[in-house]
Amino acid sequence: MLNLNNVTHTYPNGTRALDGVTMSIGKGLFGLLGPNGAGKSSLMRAIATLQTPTSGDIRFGDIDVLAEPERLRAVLGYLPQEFGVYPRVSAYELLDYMASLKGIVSAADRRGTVETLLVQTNLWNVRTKAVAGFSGGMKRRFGIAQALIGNPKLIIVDEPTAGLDPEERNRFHNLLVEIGEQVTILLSTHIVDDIADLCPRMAVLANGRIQLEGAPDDLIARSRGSMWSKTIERETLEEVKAAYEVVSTRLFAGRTIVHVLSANDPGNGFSPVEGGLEDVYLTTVARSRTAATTVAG
Ligand SMILES: Nc1ncnc2c1ncn2[C@@H]1O[C@H](COP(=O)(O)OP(=O)(O)OP(=O)(O)O)[C@@H](O)[C@H]1O
Repeated sequence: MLNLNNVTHTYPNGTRALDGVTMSIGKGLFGLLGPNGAGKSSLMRAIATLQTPTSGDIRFGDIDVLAEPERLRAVLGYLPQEFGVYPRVSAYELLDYMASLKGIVSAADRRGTVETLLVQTNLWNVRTKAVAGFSGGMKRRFGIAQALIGNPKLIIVDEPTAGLDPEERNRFHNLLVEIGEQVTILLSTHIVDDIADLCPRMAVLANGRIQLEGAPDDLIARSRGSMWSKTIERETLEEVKAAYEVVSTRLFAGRTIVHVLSANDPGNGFSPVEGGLEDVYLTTVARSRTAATTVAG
């Protein structure tokens, strides 16, 4: 179990990126969803021991993460957003090198680890090719392979599917689900579908705070009865926005469908709709913005 208690991080320029984050994360895939600048990377870096929060407490099982970072690193796999430049060596050689950095000293053990990971991430057939020449999806899978060296118990994955085509994204998702059966995986993203497809539990982070936490289905159910939909002409969108709390707008066959939030039937041609996770997310983010403005004002 990963436990965060009142984790706060203020950067030297005064930006409060994390503001009293408290949550518990068990085994399986946990999704952390939030808009740009919400504090996701700051939180990931704090848990991965790359940055010490200003205050608060982080524990993983019996490990006090802030006091014993090296114990956490021994059981951590981290896949950052960007790896930077890959050297022009083969996937096999690079993984072998990373395994030796992780402390697997016996060549036979390393061979076993590297070969298993290359097969698991479906990179066996390209193991002699340079990682620098891999496609985006192959690089992401290589990233997971390196994050899995040494059987980590906690895996942190930052924005994993950005830029992947649907087939690669699907392949990557299946890989995460397979791994997630045995370990804790914390997945940070601003792509709602990634969470909806993968994560039995999730939280929404905005303005450095956890705004919402639970199972995606429960969060959707909680919004039941308050979401209304109508198909409108594009030209009337501004009017609708002025009159209602518009959560989302999307185009369908050239017309605009709006979803609005209202505790009572707004009438006027609106019909009740089961909001999806995207609606729940957008509502939460919009409300956190309003709250932040109110506080600031
Ligand atoms: N090194 C830093 N110094 C000062 N401010 C920072 C620093 N890193 C991040 N911030 C600020 O802290 C806030 C949270 O940033 P963070 O990168 O954690 O958000 P994020 O949710 O990961 O965003 P994104 O999805 O864009 O990566 C933002 O306002 C950001 O500008």
